[in-house]
Amino acid sequence: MAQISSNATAPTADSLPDNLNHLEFDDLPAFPENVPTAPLLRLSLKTLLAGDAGEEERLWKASRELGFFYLDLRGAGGPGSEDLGEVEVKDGGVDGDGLLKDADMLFKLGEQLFALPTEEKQKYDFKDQGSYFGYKGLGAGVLDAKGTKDRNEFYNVSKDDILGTGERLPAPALLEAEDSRVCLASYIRRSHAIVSLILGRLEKALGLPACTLRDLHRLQGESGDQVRWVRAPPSSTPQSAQQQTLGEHTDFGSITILFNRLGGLQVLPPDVNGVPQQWCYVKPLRGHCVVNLGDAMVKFSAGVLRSNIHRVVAPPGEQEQLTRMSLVYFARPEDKILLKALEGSKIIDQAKTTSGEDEEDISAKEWILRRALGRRTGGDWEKAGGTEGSRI
Ligand SMILES: O=C(O)CCC(=O)C(=O)O
Ligand SMILES: [Fe+2]
Repeated sequence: MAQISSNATAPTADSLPDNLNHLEFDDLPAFPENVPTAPLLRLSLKTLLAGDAGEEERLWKASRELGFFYLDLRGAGGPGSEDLGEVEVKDGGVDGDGLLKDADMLFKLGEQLFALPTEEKQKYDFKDQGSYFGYKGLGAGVLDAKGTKDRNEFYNVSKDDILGTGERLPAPALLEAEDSRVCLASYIRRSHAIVSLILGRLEKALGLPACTLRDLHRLQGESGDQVRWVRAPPSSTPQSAQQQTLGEHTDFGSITILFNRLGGLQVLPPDVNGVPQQWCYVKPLRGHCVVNLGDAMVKFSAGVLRSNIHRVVAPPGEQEQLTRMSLVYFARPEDKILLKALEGSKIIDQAKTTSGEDEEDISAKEWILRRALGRRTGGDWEKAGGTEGSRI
């Protein structure tokens, strides 16, 4: 593929606003029409998998300008489709419909998990052992520098634990069950395959030697990759309805694959001609995941790629009274990788020269620990910032 130009204009037909009502979740109250929605490009995994140059250009645009996009998973890859992938870039294991099925099963498992008694869930909070895996209770994280408590619960499951390549952490019997581990393993493999596909396309667009990014994110490599369930109960008072449930942040790692059903996720689009924009909802779409880039991609690319600020508020409109749950796969660089601008790309070299910023010597593991634990109650907020700079 020819080098993608940095000022490419992508077609707009598939970006919001668009009539996407056919992609709503029929079993849920409708996402309201009268709230601002974020202009995420809607990319197709099937088209990316086929090596389509136009779709790669849209991926490049989305990854630079907003750092967030929808990915339509339907009909992409799956058993018997290995031949579809571009020869130059191996896309083994991509199965969009399989991933959608895994996500459905994990939504059900998440509901059962959070229904466990609080004392039981609390046993798996490993913060005091210096780990970001396991449970985080309601209000155990902070939203801002003042220490305002969050309004959600998390459960984080380690990739290396599930794939048997790392420490096996204590977990509730529900997650220890063979069926649960098999489903988690499948979800992890399929999410990781999509992450690799995206990294492959981005390394090409950046002009990096083939596999540069993918080799920093090997499935079997020791890393902070995790599956996360996020659950937020409906707000009990009009006052709490105004509060965020998850504070403004950029993601710590490389690529995040997110499944949402109810609204509530918001992104802050970049300033337009120096004019700040308003927070916009990301409308959940059936058959799609939301993909966003994290801080590691900003560091590897010397700021060419974007890790955008986002937050979670109460679901909008008629969805407000429902419990909101989301399912996330966070792909992060392998633990020992230093988060520095990569060598071998003219685009990155040029960005490094222009920015002239000093790079901190920090590994992926240290970065993620500092960021994750710094956002827990009693953590060091100031030191736990990401690549958002003055954007918060
Ligand atoms: O729940 C969501 O929609 C987003 C969650 C999120 O941003 C995160 O866990 O980092
Ligand atoms: Fe996030």
